[in-house]
Amino acid sequence: MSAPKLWCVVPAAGRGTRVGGDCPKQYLPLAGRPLIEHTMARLAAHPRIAGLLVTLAAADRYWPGLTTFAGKPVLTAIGGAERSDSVLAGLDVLPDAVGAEDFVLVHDAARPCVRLADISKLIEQAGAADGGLLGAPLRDTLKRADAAGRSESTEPRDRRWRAFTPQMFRRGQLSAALREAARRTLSVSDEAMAMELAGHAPLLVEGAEDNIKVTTAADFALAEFLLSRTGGNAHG
Ligand SMILES: Nc1ccn([C@@H]2O[C@H](COP(=O)(O)OP(=O)(O)OP(=O)(O)O)[C@@H](O)[C@H]2O)c(=O)n1
Ligand SMILES: C[C@](O)(CO)[C@H](O)COP(=O)(O)O
Repeated sequence: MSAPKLWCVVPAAGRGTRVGGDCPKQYLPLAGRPLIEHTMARLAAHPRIAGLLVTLAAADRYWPGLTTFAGKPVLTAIGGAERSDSVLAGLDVLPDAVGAEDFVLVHDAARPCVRLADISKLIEQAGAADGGLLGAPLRDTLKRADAAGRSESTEPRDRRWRAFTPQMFRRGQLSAALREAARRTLSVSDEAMAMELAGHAPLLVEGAEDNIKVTTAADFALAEFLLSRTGGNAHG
């Protein structure tokens, strides 16, 4: 029996304010095509991903009637004010075939360089551990800045990780955790934080540090280099 496939929620309803300009960053050109299409192409290329649920801002008319991408089914939902709202909106409209106990992936539209091998590693390891996320241990010294931009202290680095995406959890548990965080008006910056608040212990799965989140204008050049380096072969 073939391994179960997973749907991936792709939060893409942000405004990209840290990049600047009028066009949300996910639609800005990167290596000749909109950033989001690189991300979706990576996800669609993974054999364990069944389909993509893309959450878009109500104002975005980027893909009217989008139903497939690179051979994979695509559904869309309208995102919310915060990333967590957008993720929850996507979870709510996944196909009924995705049961509460089924794992789902969540991957930022703004992370176009994710490696397929890392997605496979996450699915294998986090699937055996009741959920988890890609990340990497902090490898630089961490400073706390004062209001004047001076280093006032050095933070402990041991057991500190940077969180990436995809993150992978069971649909029902993740929806419940996100709803509870919203009910408590707790701002959660990733799915794992909501799960931690709900008492779960997401597995940290080390992934490549080139899985960058395009956040500022300078990140586009780095992302373009990384995409060219792998020559579009995301399997490395
Ligand atoms: N209300 C929101 C906010 C963010 N996102 C998505 O979550 C991912 C990571 O968020 P971030 O990098 O912060 O994107 P923006 O919120 O657009 O960036 P900024 O904070 O600079 O406005 C992005 O793919 C973004 O489109 C979303 O779906 N809904
Ligand atoms: C989910 C995330 O990419 C993990 O690092 C990050 O928390 C998104 O944060 P942002 O402020 O919404 O970019």
